[in-house]
Amino acid sequence: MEAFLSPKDSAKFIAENSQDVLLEEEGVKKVAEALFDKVSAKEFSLSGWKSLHELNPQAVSDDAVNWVFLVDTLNFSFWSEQEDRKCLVKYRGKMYSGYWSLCAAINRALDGGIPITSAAYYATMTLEQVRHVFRSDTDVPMPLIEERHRILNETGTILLEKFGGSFVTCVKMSEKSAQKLLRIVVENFPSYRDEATFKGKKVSFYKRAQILVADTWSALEGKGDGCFGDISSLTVFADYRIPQVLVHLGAMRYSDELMRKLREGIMFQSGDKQEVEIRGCSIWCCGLICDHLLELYKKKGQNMSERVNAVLLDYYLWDYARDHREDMKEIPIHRVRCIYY
Ligand SMILES: Nc1nc2c(c(CN[C@H]3C=C[C@H](O)[C@@H]3O)cn2[C@@H]2O[C@H](COP(=O)(O)O)[C@@H](O)[C@H]2O)c(=O)[nH]1
Repeated sequence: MEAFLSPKDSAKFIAENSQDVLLEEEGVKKVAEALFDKVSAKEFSLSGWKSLHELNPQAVSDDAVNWVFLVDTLNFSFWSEQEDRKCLVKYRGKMYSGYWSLCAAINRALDGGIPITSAAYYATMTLEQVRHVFRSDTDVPMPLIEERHRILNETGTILLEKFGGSFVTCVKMSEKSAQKLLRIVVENFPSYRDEATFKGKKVSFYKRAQILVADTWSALEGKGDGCFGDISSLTVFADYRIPQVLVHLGAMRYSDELMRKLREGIMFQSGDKQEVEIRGCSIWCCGLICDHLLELYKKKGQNMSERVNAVLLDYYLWDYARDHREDMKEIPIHRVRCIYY
C-alpha cells in the first residue's frame, strides 16, 4: 500500500497545486521581519509553554506527560456556531473557552478526585461520565462529546494493552526522536491518523500527533526523554486558528470564491479540496516564515536554529491569534466538525 507523504512533503505538494489558497511572498518576508525581535521574548520560547499558561502542568513528571496525552487526544473542534453562545468552563474562579475549556475541565476533574488522566479510568468511562467531566458552565455543551467518549475508550484501551497504561512508555520507545514518537502515535492510535487525498496523492497533516510530540517536549522542558534532537523536523499544527492569523498578517490569501464561502459560514468536510489547501498552505507558509527568519539571523552572523523552529513559531502565532481575536474578526475560520483539529 502506497505510504502517505510526510506533513512537510504534503504541504509542499499542496502549496504548489493550490488554487484557492495563495502564499504571499512579500507578506511572508514582512511577518518574518516583524518576528525578528520577538524570537528572544518568552512568548517565543520553550519555557513560555508553562510560564504563560497556568492550566498547563508545571512539573516535569510522568503525570504531566499523561496529562498532555489526554489533552491532545481530545484537542479538536472547539469552535461554536455563534460567537456569543459557546461552551465555557469555570475553573478556580476564571472562565475558559475553546481549547482552554478542555484543559480547565480536566483540571477541574483532577481537583475533584476523578483520575481522568489514568488510562485505566478513561478506557471504560461511560458517556454519562464523559458528559459530566466535560460539562459546560453555559447551556452550550462541548462539541462532539460522543466522539470524545468513543476516542477516550479506544485510546485508553490501546494504551493499557500495548504500553502499560502510560504514554511515558511511548516516549521512552522513541529514543529521543520526535519523528519516531510521531510514528508510534500514528501507527498505534487510529484517532490521530489525520490524512487525506489531494490530486491523487495521499497526504498527511498529523496535527494532533505533531502537537502531542511538541507538548511532550514542552512538558519535559526539552530535557531527559524529551530531549528530541529532531524537534525542528516537525511542522506547525494545521488547526483552524493558524490559517486565520496567516491571512490576517498578509502571509496567505484566499480566492474571492473561498472567502465568500468562509464568510457565509459554510461547513466543509474533512478532506475537501479547499480545506486541504487551507491546511497544506498554512504549513508551507509557516515553513517559509521560519526559513526567512533564520536567513535574517544568518545575515547577522547568528545561528538561531535552536531558537527558531515550527513548534515555537506555531505556539507564538496561536497565542497571538488568541490575544487578537477582535482584530481578526474580519477573517473567518474554516468550519469543519472533525476529530483531527
Ligand atoms: N496550531 C495550534 N493549534 C492549537 C494549539 C492549541 C493549544 N496549544 C497551546 C497550549 C499550550 C501551548 O502553549 C499552546 O499555546 C490548540 N490548538 C487548536 O486550536 C483550535 C482551538 O482554538 P480556540 O477555539 O481558539 O481555542 C483547535 O483546532 C485546537 O486543536 C496550538 O498551540 N497550536
